[in-house]
Amino acid sequence: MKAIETKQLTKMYGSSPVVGGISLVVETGEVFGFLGRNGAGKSTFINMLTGIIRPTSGSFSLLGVDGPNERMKKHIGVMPDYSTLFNSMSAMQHLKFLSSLSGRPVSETECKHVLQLVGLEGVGKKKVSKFSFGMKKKLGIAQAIIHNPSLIFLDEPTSGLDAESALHIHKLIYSLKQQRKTVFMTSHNLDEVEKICTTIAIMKDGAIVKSGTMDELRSYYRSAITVQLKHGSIPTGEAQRLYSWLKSVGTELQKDAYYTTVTVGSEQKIAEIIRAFTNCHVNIFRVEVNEPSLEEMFLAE
Ligand SMILES: Nc1ncnc2c1ncn2[C@@H]1O[C@H](COP(=O)(O)OP(=O)(O)OP(=O)(O)O)[C@@H](O)[C@H]1O
Repeated sequence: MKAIETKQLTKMYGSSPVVGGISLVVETGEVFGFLGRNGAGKSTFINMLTGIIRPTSGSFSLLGVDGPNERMKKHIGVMPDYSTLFNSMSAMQHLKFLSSLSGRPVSETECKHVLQLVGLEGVGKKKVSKFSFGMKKKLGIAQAIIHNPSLIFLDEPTSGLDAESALHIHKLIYSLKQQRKTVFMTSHNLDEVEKICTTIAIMKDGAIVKSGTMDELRSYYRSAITVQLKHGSIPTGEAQRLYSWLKSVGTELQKDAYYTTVTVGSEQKIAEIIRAFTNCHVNIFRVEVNEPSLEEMFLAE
């Protein structure tokens, strides 16, 4: 089943589209990373799906049900803006209250379990007003999962968290995936996205400019593999022939006596390059291959 499907989903503020006709499918069980620079339109897109704002045009469905639909609330978890947490309540009271609003009230034991899952064990009785920023963030994640929803929206779940807490949340997201839940998350931390997301979309100026599984994106951008060889001296008679061949198979050739770097369009070329050096009786001491990281793919857009 499709967890999310949007068709030409659009939000206009005045005469300008902040989200300009996005059609997107997120399959069940994915950890979907929704990326984009500040102001790209990510929150606006999520806010339409979670019913916070109304689309100007277009349509969407969540878990196969056309939205917006109040009855879907109990199947969907949304991480709130931390400023909307109830400061006068304890973390436990907050979760119990919110779960009853979602239509799936939970017991104290379940609350304790979820607090432990997000790394807030032992502070259930503490008032939210006494929480640090990071603790509030974790409570927001707890709020999103407390009623055991099938589809969970997490807006920058780890920004502002220390490294250990962020790792804790990564493990939690991984376990949600193991339970076949769908996580739709935004993040500006591309290392994190590369590590935990199965599929990503890059949004720019209200439109999706690239989307696919991490493997699909890697192969799309694999047109820029950089190969660096550390090698012995090249016999004088061979150098010119070797370099002109390298120019014909790759780009951005850089050479000095013992290092040669070239950018190629496919993995097959790496073996061809090594063979060419060997055929010219050049010893190879090291081969370094660099594929573009998600950060480089992101910056290319
Ligand atoms: N209520 C509003 N009225 C007018 N313009 C708005 C409104 N809400 C958002 N915008 C504009 O829409 C654009 C997209 O904003 P949005 O918050 O969706 O971006 P974002 O990708 O989530 O950014 P960030 O990464 O900074 O959170 C921005 O230019 C913003 O100023």
